[in-house]
Amino acid sequence: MAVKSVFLLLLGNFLLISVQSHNPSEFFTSVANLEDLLESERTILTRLDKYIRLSEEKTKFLKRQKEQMKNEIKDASKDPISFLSNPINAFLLMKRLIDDYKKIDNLMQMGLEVHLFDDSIKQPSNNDYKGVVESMGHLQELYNLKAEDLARGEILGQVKTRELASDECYTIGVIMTQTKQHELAIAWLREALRRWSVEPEKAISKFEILDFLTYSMAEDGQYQESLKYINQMLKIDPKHEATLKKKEVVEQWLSHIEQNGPKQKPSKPHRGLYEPLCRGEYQRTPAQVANLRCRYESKNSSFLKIAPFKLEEASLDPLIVIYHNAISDKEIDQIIQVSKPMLKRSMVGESFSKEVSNERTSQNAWLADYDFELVKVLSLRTEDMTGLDRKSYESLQVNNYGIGGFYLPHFDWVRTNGTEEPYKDMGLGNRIATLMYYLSDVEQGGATVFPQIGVGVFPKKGSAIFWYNLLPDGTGDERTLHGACPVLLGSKWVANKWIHQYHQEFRRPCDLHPNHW
Ligand SMILES: O=C(O)CCC(=O)C(=O)O
Ligand SMILES: [Fe+2]
Repeated sequence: MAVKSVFLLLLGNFLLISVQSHNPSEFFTSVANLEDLLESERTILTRLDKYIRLSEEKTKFLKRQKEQMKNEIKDASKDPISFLSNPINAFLLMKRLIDDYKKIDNLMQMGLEVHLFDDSIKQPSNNDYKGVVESMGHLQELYNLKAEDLARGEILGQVKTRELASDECYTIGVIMTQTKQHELAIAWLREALRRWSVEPEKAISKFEILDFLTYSMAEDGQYQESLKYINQMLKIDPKHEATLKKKEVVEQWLSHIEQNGPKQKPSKPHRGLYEPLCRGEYQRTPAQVANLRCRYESKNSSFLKIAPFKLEEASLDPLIVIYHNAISDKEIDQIIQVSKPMLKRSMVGESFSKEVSNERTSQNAWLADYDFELVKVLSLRTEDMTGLDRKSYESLQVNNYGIGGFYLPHFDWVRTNGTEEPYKDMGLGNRIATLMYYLSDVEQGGATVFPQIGVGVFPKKGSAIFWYNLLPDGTGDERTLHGACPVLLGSKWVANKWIHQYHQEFRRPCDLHPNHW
C-alpha cells in the first residue's frame, strides 16, 4: 500500500495536463461539432496573417525612419565639432533625442492590436484533448491499431495523415498515462523514443520521455523494464531526486513480487460478440443465413403498392430488416442542417434519470413532427414501412458520433420490475420497435451489431434498419441487445424513430414473423 501511495505522489508531479470536469460544450463527442474548431483555426490563421502584414508594414516604416535619422547625422562623422556648432544641427539633435526617437520608441512598443484569441473563437477544452486521445486508445484496442503505424500516418494499411514527430507521440503517451491506458502509453512513448533518436531537431528531452515511460511500465507491472530505463535516466542525471525515489519504489515492488508473485491485472470486460462483429470478423454460418431474402415490401400501405420498398432481411428470428433507399440525400441534408446547431451530448436512460455516460459518445438533437414538415413526412414513411401507428412514435432523435464514437450494447426497451410503467412520462408503454435511418456512410467502423445473435449491419447512407424490441406478450426480447461500434474514420449520422406499444394492437404485421408475431 505504501509503495502505491508514493507512486501516486510521483504521478502528481509528472502529470502536466489538468483534468477538467465535464464541459457542456464539448467537441470530441461529435464530428459535426469539430467543424467549428476548424472554423476557429481558420479565423486564427487570418488574424495571424493580418498581424504579419501589419508588423511587416511597421518594420518597413521603422526602416525608413532609421535611414532618415542616419542621413541627418551623416555629415557629423567627418567633423563633429563644426557640425554641432551649427545651432540648427544642435537643435535637431535635441529634437531627435527628445521627440523623434520617443515617437519611434512608442511605435515600437505599440501592439498591433491583433489578438489570436477572443470570445468569438471556439476553443476545445482539456477535456476534449483528453477525450480525443482516450478515444484513440479505444480505437487502437478494438481495431488492433499499432502506435507505430498511426505515427507513420497509417490507418488499416492506408496512409491518411503526415508522420508524427517524437514530441507529438510523447504527448499522446502522456495523456494515455493520465487516462490509465498504460499498455498503449508505453507503445506511444517507445515510439517517441525511437523517433527522438533520429530527429535532427529535438523539441523535448530524452529524460522527459523516459520519465513517463518508466512510470507507465511500472503501473503496468513491467518493473524490470521500468528499472532498466530508470537507470538510463540516472545516467543522464545521477542526482535527480524524483528518479532516485522512483528507483527505490520500483525495486521495492520487484522484491515484493519475488516474495508474493506477480500482481493480478484487472480483466477487461467481456462483451461477447460485440468486438468481433465490429471488426467484421464474425460471420454467421451459411446455414444461418440461407433463408434470408431480399424482396419488395408493399403490404403495409396502399402507397407501397405503387412505390414498394426494397427490403433485405438481416435476421428472421428475431426479425431485423433493412429498408434500402428509405430516405433521399436531399432529405438527409435538410435533417442534418437543422440538427447541427441543436446537438447536445447524448444521454443514457429514461427521461427522469438521464445522464451522460461513458457507454455512449455521441451528440444528438430531437426533432418533433410539428416543428418540421420533413420530420412528419418521415413519420408517415415509417408508418408505411412498418405498418405501426405513428400516434405512439417518439420525436426523431438525430445522432452524430464523435472521434471513436460508439454506443455499447444496450436494449432500446426498458426493464421494469413489473409494477412500474415503462416510459411513464409518455404513457404509451414500452418501445415495441426501433426504426433507425442511416444518414451517412462510414468510411471505417461504426457498424450496428447484435452480439447475442451474431448480426452486424454496416451503415449505408439512405437505408434504414428495423426490429421489434418486444415479444408478443410485451416482455423485452433479450436477443435485441445491440450496440454501435466505434467509428474509426468518418462522421456517422443516424436518426432513431422509437415506436411504443400503445395503438399498435391491431397493426402488428403477423405474417412477417410466423413464430412470434
Ligand atoms: O448508431 C447505431 O448504430 C445504433 C444506435 C442505437 O442503438 C441507439 O441510438 O439506441
Ligand atoms: Fe439502441
